[in-house]
Order: sequence, then C-alpha cells, then structure tokens
Amino acid sequence: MASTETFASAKVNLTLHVTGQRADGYHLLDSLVMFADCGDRITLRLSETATLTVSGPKASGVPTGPENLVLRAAGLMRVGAEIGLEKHLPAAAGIGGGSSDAAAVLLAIRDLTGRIIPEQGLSLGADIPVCLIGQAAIMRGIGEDVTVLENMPTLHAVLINPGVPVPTGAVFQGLSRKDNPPMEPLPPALNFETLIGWLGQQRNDLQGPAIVAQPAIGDVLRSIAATAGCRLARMSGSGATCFGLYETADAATKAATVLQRPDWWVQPVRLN
Ligand SMILES: C[C@](O)(CO)[C@H](O)COP(=O)(O)OP(=O)(O)OC[C@H]1O[C@@H](n2ccc(N)nc2=O)[C@H](O)[C@@H]1O
Ligand SMILES: Nc1ncnc2c1ncn2[C@@H]1O[C@H](COP(=O)(O)OP(=O)(O)OP(=O)(O)O)[C@@H](O)[C@H]1O
Repeated sequence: MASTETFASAKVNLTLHVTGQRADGYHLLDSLVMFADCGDRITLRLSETATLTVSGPKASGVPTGPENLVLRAAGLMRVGAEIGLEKHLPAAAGIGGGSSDAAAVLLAIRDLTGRIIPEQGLSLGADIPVCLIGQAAIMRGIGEDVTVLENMPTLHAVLINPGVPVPTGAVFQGLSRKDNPPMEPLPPALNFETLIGWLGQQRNDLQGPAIVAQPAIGDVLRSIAATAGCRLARMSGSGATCFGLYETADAATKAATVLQRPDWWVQPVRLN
C-alpha cells in the first residue's frame, strides 16, 4: 500500500496575547507563529490496521496507544495506517510537538488518498490549524482563525527546553487578567530590525504564570538574554520552551554552544 515520509516542524509563538475567554473556558489568543527547521520525523504506510512505533531521542513518555495524536489524526481521516514517529521535539513543551505531528499525518493522508481534512481537525489541538499551514502566520480565536504572513524575514534563534513539563491548562488558569490588549499592527516594512523592534513591544501573556508554576523558565530566559548578540528572549506557547533571537545564524550557533546544560534541550534553528 502507499507510503510516505514527512516532517513535523516545531511551532514557536513569537508573541502570545490572551485577549479574552469564551463561555466554554477556552481563551482567545492573538499570536504570531513561525516554524523551526527542527522537528519530528514520521513514516506512514496505509494499512488495514492502525499501528504506531515511537522512537528517537525524545520518545520517552510519549504515548504509544490510541491517545497519541498521530493515531487520532489517522482515525479522523478514516484510514488505517502503520505509523513510525521519531520524536526529536520535547513533549508538553509549548512548541506544539503533538499538534505538529497530527497536522503532518492529516496532510500525508490527504496527499496519499485525496480525502479532505475534516473541520474537526481542531478537536485534536488548538495549534492544528496553524500547523496545517506550516508557515509564518497570525493565529486568533482559539487557533481556528489563521492569517498567513508573506514576506517575513527568516529569523535565527536558539530554542531551549529545561526538561520540565508545563501543563497548558494550569498555566492558562494562572492568568490574573483574561482581557489583555491584542498585538499592535505589524510594521509596514518588515525586516529584521523593524520586526525585532515590534516584537520587543509585544508579549507572551502566559510567560508570567508559567514562571510561577515552573521557576526554571526564569533561569532559562536570563541565561538566553545574557548571550552575545541576543536581541529578544521570550517563552513560546505555555512553556517551558524559550527562544532567543539573533541577527545571524553564526550568533545563534555560538549562543547554543554556551547555553548547553546537562538537563537542557538546546537547538539552534532558523524560523520561517
Ligand atoms: C498555548 C498554545 O500553545 C498557543 O499556540 C496553544 O493554544 C495550546 O494548544 P494545545 O496544546 O493544543 O492545547 P489544547 O490541548 O487544545 O488545550 C489544553 C488546555 O489548555 C487550555 N486552553 C488551551 C487553549 C486555549 N486557547 N485556551 C485554553 O484555555 C484549556 O484548559 C485546555 O483544556
Ligand atoms: N505525537 C505526540 N507527541 C507528543 N505528545 C503527544 C503526542 N500525542 C499525544 N501527546 C500527549 O500530548 C501532551 C502535549 O504534548 P505536545 O507536545 O503537543 O504539547 P505542547 O508542546 O505543549 O503543545 P502546545 O504548544 O500546542 O501547547 C503530551 O503530554 C503527551 O502526553
């Protein structure tokens, strides 16, 4: 039967403004998202039955049963599939590992079978719609409203996860205000300098409550901010992964070298 290989990129929330709360408790977001050139690798073969093998350096603790988002994605597409998931992204880390895997599987099955991805994709995770797009975008609502951004400069970054899981729901509950201001409009001429200047004026509203829940995030942010050439240090999603932005790939690589710690996942990346 037909088979394919695909890549599930890390999602990075460069900004994350929480602007309100719906009646069902979900929070309204206004977030600039980009995608890194690091991620999980997936092999998929259409089959009579659904099977999953999880491997790779970040496989530990990732569910191998029907609750894994890749099997739920195949179920949503109503096909059986033998899936191999090679985990390189830390789980429950604010970089959408599970959502990105699920989106990659939805797209792979669509391409192999011609089936349409159902609207319920969002039920697998709030980041599924933006991960289906897979390029720089603004995400609003609870994630269902995605506007693609063309002409974004490639950014050089370091991603750091301190190895402590942060439950997304608990971080949202720690917010003192739900009705924070949305992002300001993006500058008309987008280049590295104008984007950095604008990003510095925006926020991740979940960063404060995440540091309260997990003080190690504060240590990571201070360490990133102290590296040579760091122009912005911030947390992604609900944490605990944080990123530093640099003008050149060389500066990001050098920062990654000095930021190595035994328990930290440290990755120099390009963001697009
Ligand atoms: C924070 C982000 O990473 C930003 O990209 C995502 O919105 C989180 O997406 P996710 O990990 O797919 O989150 P989900 O699995 O959908 O939600 C986990 C829990 O976080 C809370 N949650 C999540 C998203 C949202 N907009 N409002 C919320 O209040 C809810 O309590 C929910 O039960
Ligand atoms: N394919 C998968 N990869 C990682 N985790 C998965 C997967 N499928 C299900 N999970 C479960 O989902 C939980 C959240 O993992 P995920 O990596 O999606 O979180 P996240 O990086 O915080 O996402 P987000 O940025 O969307 O908040 C994990 O604790 C894990 O138990």
